[in-house]
Amino acid sequence: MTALYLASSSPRRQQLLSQLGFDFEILTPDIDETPLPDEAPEKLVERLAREKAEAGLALAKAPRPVLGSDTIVVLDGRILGKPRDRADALATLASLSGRRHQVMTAIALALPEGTRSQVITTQVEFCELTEAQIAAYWDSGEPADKAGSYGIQGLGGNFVRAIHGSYSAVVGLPLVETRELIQSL
Ligand SMILES: Cc1cn([C@H]2C[C@H](O)[C@@H](COP(=O)(O)OP(=O)(O)OP(=O)(O)O)O2)c(=O)[nH]c1=O
Repeated sequence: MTALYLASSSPRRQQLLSQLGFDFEILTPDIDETPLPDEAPEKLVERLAREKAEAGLALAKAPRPVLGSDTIVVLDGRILGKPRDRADALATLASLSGRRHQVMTAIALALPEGTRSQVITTQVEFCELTEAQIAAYWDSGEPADKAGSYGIQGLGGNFVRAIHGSYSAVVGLPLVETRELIQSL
């Protein structure tokens, strides 16, 4: 029997939720991910995870909880989402070079009686990157659909000197906190 729904079109989130061993079905609600004026990063990422879960609940056929999630990269308090284009990705990666940033992933579980949510923040430190490395990385195709223009689970992992926090949260779904949230029902 399906235990829950996952409101996500991200193959990484689907793979991570499978890793937890839950039986789930996919819903793909479409929400507007534009930040509100002066919205703080923690507020944005949590609001979007909740909106994904609640939009999923409206689509769900069976009365099961719906999990939604959102990931952003934050550098000096500035939100770095998915790149708009090549120039945006190159600028983002140059700004991450040799620096420490935060990856914030929010998870939300929506039920008809209400939504529970949590934000998980992980510190990630990049090594220094050359322009040639950055350009070659863009050409790999990997940065295009990823917050902060990199994927730690792929070639982007070659740039990560250190990480403090949840690796799975950086990839898109924190395993421990997601399991705890689902089991708290
Ligand atoms: C930083 C980082 C992000 N990412 C990904 C995770 C997310 O899929 C993506 C951020 O975009 P999101 O908007 O969080 O998610 P999404 O659009 O991919 O999927 P959904 O349907 O659930 O809204 O960036 C990685 O895969 N690896 C990384 O190291």
